[in-house]
Amino acid sequence: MRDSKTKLRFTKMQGIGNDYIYFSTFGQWINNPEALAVRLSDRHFGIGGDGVILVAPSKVADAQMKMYNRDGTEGKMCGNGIRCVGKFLYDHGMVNIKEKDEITIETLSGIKSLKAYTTDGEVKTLRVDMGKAILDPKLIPVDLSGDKVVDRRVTIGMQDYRITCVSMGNPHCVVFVDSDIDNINLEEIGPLFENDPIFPERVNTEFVTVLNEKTIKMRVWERGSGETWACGTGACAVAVAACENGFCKKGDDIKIKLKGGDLIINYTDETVYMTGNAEKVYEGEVEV
Ligand SMILES: N[C@@H](CCC[C@H](N)C(=O)O)C(=O)O
Repeated sequence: MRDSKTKLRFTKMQGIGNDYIYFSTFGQWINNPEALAVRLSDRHFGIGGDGVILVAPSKVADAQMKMYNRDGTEGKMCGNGIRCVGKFLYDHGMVNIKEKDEITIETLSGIKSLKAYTTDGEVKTLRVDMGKAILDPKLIPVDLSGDKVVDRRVTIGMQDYRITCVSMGNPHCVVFVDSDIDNINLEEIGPLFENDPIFPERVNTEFVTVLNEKTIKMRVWERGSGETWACGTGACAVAVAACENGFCKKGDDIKIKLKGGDLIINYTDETVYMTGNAEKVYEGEVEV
C-alpha cells in the first residue's frame, strides 16, 4: 500500500545568497523538519538550499523562527534567515508595514527586533538587533582557558592558526589571514575546524581578510551546511572579532563583503546591529 502524501506550501528566499526553504506553520503542519531539511536542501534531487526555516506562531513575539541546517541539525540563530522571516511576515500580510515597521521574532537564542525599510512599498532591507556578542569561551562554547579567546594560537589538522571566538547565539571561530581567501581550500579545512574537539558543539568558521578599517572580506564554512554564500551571524562575529583584535572600531558601520553580497555590521558593548537585504525567489508546493 502506498503512503499518502501531503502537499506543503513553501517560499524559497535568500539573503545575500544564503538561501533557505521557508514553511509557514500558521495553518499547515510540518512533520519531522529535520528530515525535510536533508531531503529538500539537496540541490540535485530536492528544491535546493542551505536548509529549511519554519515561520511559526509565538506567544511572546510576532512570530517564531526555527532553522535547520542542510544536515538536519537545528541552529539556534540565523542572521540571513531572520531578515527573510521578517520580509515573509510583511509579504504575506501577517504584519502590516503601514502600521508597524518594527517587529519581534522569537529564536532559540532569544527575541530579536527587526526594523524594515521599503522601496516602492516593498520590504527590501531589514536591520536586526542581534543582541550582545558573547566572548566567554564557556558560553560559546570553546574548550580553551581565559575570559576571551582573541588571537589565540591553536593547532587544527596539524596546521597552526590564530583564532578569535565569538557567539552570536551560535558559535563562530574567526581566522584572519593575509593571503587571498579565494584560494583557501574550504572543503578540506572547514570540516577540520567544524569537528575539532575544542568545539564541543561544532563551530561555524570564517576566514577573513581586513581590506581597511571599515571593510572586511570573508568566506564561511557553516556547521551543518558546509560553505555557504553568506552567513549573517558569521558577519557579526567577524566584525566583533575585528574590533577585539584592533583592526576596526566599535560603533563604526563595518562593511562585510561575502560571496553573495554585502552586510553592514555595527558592534557596540551593548549590542550588534546587522543590516542587509531579504528577497523572495519563488513560491510553490512540494509533495512530501
Ligand atoms: N547562515 C546562518 C547561520 C545558520 C546556522 C549555523 N549553520 C549554525 O548551525 O550555527 C546565518 O546567516 O547566520
